[in-house]
Amino acid sequence: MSNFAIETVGLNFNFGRQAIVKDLSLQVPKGSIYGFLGPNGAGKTTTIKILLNLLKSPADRVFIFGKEINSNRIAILKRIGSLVEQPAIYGHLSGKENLINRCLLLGIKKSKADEMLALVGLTDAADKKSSKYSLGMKQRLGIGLALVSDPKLLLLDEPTNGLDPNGIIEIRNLMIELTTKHNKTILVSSHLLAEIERTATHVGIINKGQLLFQGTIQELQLLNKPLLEIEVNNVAGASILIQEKGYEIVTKTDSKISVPFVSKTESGTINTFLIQNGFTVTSLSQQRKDLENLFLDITKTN
Ligand SMILES: Nc1ncnc2c1ncn2[C@@H]1O[C@H](COP(=O)(O)OP(=O)(O)OP(=O)(O)O)[C@@H](O)[C@H]1O
Repeated sequence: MSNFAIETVGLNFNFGRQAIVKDLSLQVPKGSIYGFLGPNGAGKTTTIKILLNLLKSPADRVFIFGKEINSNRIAILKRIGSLVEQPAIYGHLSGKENLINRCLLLGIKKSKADEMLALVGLTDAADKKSSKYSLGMKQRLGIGLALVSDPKLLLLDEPTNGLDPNGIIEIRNLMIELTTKHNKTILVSSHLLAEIERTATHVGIINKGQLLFQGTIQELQLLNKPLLEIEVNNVAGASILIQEKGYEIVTKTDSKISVPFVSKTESGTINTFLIQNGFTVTSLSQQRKDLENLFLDITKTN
């Protein structure tokens, strides 16, 4: 039995002559929230479409719950729910009617609609026309529709795109609930590192169709250590003192010095010795790297 909900082995995919996915070996553990992270155009949607067999990959390259996709298409697709691009919702129907419609199509009892409404937090809006739903509610209805057939694996392509902060939090909490309480595995794509860091248990980082990093969120955090950014009047002098005190300087600009962030107490110590030595510190803040800087680090490490 495979421990992976998804495994791809050296997957390649071209659109015409353009190589979009290059030697991609994903390993998505069962029960994980796998954050599939990469900038726009990296190949995330293309990969998700291959996983859904909407785009054809060479045989023997994609395994879902241990089974090769091309030779077990129907059985495998029954185990996958997905939200790619816009959810397929009938705006003139209520959320509940949309769900009942899906139940009828799949030959599932209608009471499942109420269960799904409760699961995605739409019970109170069950009878409202779905065209009147907010974007976040539409996304949650889309996820509810994807879950009607009780799939064990959910593929979500940038589900928080365009949502307001509340909508983002609701999707985040829903993903956590689905994996912790309902035994689902979720692959969720995003171009935002901070978003993935909040929910994912595992991460795959893709750029130009290539996997740059794959591991647990803890392994990613080891790579993506926070920095303490110090804004100070005399960067040259302060840098010498900071180094004499045994700190590594990661980056330096005309007005700011960055050192690895250790703790608030440690930040206070640095602040105190700079002031005691006559420097003016105008700000001290903890910073995280963005995706671009993380790419640079990963490339250097490799
Ligand atoms: N049907 C298509 N025909 C030709 N090229 C395509 C097609 N669909 C996507 N591409 C190209 O494939 C590359 C990867 O696109 P893809 O949509 O998979 O990226 P992505 O990581 O999901 O980015 P985004 O977040 O912008 O959707 C892009 O260069 C895109 O222009």
